[in-house]
Amino acid sequence: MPSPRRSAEGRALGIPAASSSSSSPNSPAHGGGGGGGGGGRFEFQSLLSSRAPCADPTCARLRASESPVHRRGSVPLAWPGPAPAPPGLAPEEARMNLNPSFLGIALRSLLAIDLWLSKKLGVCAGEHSSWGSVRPLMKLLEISGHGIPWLLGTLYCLSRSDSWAGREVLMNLLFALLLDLLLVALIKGLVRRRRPAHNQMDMFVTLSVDKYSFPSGHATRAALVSRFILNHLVLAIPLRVLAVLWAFILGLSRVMLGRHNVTDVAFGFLLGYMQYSIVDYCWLSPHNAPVLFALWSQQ
Ligand SMILES: CC(C)=CCC/C(C)=C/CC/C(C)=C/CC/C(C)=C/COP(=O)(O)O
Repeated sequence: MPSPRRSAEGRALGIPAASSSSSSPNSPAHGGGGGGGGGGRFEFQSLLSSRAPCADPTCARLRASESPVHRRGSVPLAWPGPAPAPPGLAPEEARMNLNPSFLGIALRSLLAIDLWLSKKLGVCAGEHSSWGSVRPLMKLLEISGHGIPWLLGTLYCLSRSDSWAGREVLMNLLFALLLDLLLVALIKGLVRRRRPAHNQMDMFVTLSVDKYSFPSGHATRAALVSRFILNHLVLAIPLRVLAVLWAFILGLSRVMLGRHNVTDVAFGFLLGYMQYSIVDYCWLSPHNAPVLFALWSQQ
């Protein structure tokens, strides 16, 4: 099977195609040899032939396999090996041409480790899993990081707050929680990574995008909220440690419950941490958002 990535790179670099007259219809250059033995040569040939009309069904099938739709996620794990630099291509260009494949292999290796580790850590994924008895506790932890309690709790505190300083902090927490929901939904909808196969979809109130797992919404919220709390609440050291521990254990529990892979949670922590920086940068106050505060004080 030809590597579509190589095709795209070849196109981007303007790599000349091999002459179609120099290869027989069954040679790898025509794809007739099958497998990955043709390496890069097939790619250059297929690019050239894509401009000519395609009469026979085999050729049409091969061309369909190069379409962007078919191409998605079909890059092979193992690169067939370095092909000689095409004529007219400087060695640096040829190296550029190869490097992304190493990156691809590195990413795929990371993904394989991620899947393996996530499966290993998913010890509470079901009642009959090795740590199945801890599952109810993990689900309690899940609710502690759910969007609804945090949103309702913030709205309630906002309605009860009688100081401007308190209202300002709570208003920004509300903004942070809504921003988090929006960004996580956006990324989940774009990336569309399925939850691990061993997950049971028995979560408390979810949005439609929550069938996807990247990034973990609980992990983003945990990082965002704990950073927010550490920066805006005056707390004794043990409570500060507890806030960080809660975030960490909540993230770990997502993998243990089988809801997420490790990378979903790791990226979630990073995103939540960065979201706090956005909130801090856009900090709402009676000076820069007087209408918002005036509206609230009329309630
Ligand atoms: C109350 C206000 C001001 C607005 C409501 C906004 C809104 C649409 C809230 C929905 C909250 C909700 C259902 C969040 C889903 C949380 C969840 C299950 C995330 C999935 O987490 P993950 O870690 O499994 O990715």
